[in-house]
Amino acid sequence: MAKKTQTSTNPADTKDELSWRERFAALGNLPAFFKLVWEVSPALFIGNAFLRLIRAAIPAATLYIGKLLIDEVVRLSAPGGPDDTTYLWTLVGAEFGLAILSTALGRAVALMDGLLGDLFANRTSVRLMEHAATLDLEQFEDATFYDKLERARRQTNGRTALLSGVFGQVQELISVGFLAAGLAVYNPWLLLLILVAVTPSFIGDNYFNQRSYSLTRSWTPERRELDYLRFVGASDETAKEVKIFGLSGFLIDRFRTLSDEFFQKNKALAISRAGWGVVLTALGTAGYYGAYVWIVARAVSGQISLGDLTFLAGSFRQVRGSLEGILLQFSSLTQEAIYLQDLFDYFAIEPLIHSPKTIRPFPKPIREGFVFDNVGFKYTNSERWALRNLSFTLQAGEKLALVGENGAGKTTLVKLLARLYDPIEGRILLDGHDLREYDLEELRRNIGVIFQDYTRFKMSAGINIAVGDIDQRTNQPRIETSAQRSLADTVIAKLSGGYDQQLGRSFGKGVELSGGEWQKVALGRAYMRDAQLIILDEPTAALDARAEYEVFQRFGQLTDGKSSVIISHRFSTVRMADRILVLENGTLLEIGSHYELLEKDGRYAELFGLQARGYQ
Ligand SMILES: Nc1ncnc2c1ncn2[C@@H]1O[C@H](COP(=O)(O)OP(=O)(O)OP(=O)(O)O)[C@@H](O)[C@H]1O
Repeated sequence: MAKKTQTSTNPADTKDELSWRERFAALGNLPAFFKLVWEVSPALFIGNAFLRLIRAAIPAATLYIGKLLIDEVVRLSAPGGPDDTTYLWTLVGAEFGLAILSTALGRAVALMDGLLGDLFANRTSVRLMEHAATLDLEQFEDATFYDKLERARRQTNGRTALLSGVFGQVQELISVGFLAAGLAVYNPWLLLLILVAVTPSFIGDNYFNQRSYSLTRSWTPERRELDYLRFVGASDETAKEVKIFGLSGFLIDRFRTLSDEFFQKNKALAISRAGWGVVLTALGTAGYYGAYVWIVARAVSGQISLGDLTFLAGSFRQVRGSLEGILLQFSSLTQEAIYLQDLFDYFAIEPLIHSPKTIRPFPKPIREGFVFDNVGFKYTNSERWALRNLSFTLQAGEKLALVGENGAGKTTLVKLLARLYDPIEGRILLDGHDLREYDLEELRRNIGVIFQDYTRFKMSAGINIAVGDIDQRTNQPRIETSAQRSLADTVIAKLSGGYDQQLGRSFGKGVELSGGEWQKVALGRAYMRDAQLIILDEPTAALDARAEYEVFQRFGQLTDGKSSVIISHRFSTVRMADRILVLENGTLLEIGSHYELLEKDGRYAELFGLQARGYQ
């Protein structure tokens, strides 16, 4: 099996400090982002852009009308000036109209941003789930994958801010363009002065944004741990043990320590940011007042009108504010764009286990069975071989039991059969052909596995059985027959809501089942699908003696003609199998029928003897 290739194109994965070049490069993610947003709703996208464009012209227009208004007031109020005030009131009306328009456009834009943001969050969550469904189990077991997933998840909700941020940025730029054009008409040097005035705070903000990005990013694993601690500290799944073992103090302490540490680091950064902010903004303000003095002096000397004075002072103030905003936004924008990389990185993760391009028809029925040919496997995060040099045949129609001490590799073997992983060494053949030649979904459809750590879905009892073949979830007779076979029918008969009864206490009127009751329900899943190979991984560990006996009586009859693999530590169960495979440290120690292995007097006989003595 090839090594996992969770390569990251995100520069921040390898270092915490990013250069300007990398920040600009991150802006390259924006087109792909806008494409995603466009796909969510072209109408909202266009509407939003259009309204923002109109809104961008309003500040300059308002200031200019203000200038005309003041000049007109001066003209009318001059001794011997004209009496006709029509033009004056027209200007007042125009300014009022612009004010109303600006507010209305602001609301409309905010509404569109909100709608677009919500839609985007929903669609992206769906895509995240769809993509997760394609990935390998191994990828889910990797902590760096989880960090990536976590960051990608955060992207789905936080992106509304990015959306309005970028749109707002463009709007502001156009606004500034109008205002700057006005200023340039009077004196182009004013523009230069503005740039000088805003530069210090831009550099400062950029620096601190960078630091805060690095901090947030380097704390992703801890933030995940905080979420986990919050969950463990307050969830129905853990409440029992948290209480019995008195864990809440321990959990809260751990949470407090971690969150305090993060708070302290964040606080130090925030304080230094605020302090520098005051100094750098003061520099900018000094620049502003320098220009103000110049404008006022020109007005006093009569070189510009009173209207010009207000227009210039207003434009200057606005351009400075807007530019500051744009530059500030720019650095957070590059930061957001870098975060976006996480989303794209996540979507770029490819599963390694998939169907081949040309698919071999799945044998129906299986004739020769499964052959393990010198199979070896180790988990990515482990140095140890979980299985090594494993060769045996699971014949068609055979009932095979897997026996071995904890960690011997039994579950791993089953996972390889279902192609949750692929072998690193050797191969597994089905009717003479590598498992990798068959369609993955079809293979899994033909194999029914109930794992020891099966999932207790917080859904109805019926669905908890139907997950064995979810397409059949409305096939009530099938669900009920499966329930009868796994003895779940007696459990469900006691539930007031029957098959519709919500299980687990997370939602509504959910009821909790006992461990054995849950196991009977989960076992029902194995009978839902018409699988050719049924695998039960310690299926009866929680069942009482009578239930276990009955389950295996039925299992024997119902899997007649089918292949089955049973993993169990109970030899009363194991001995019913046609053959027993004894694993030790990932290698095959013995294989044979119960009597053959007893006769051999090896490890199986020893373990069997140990358990039998316990009952004497
Ligand atoms: N996801 C995993 N990542 C890394 N190592 C794993 C993983 N799952 C199992 N292992 C390791 O692989 C070895 C075999 O595990 P496996 O679950 O197959 O044992 P088992 O025989 O089914 O044990 P048990 O009887 O306790 O269920 C063990 O050493 C275990 O620690």
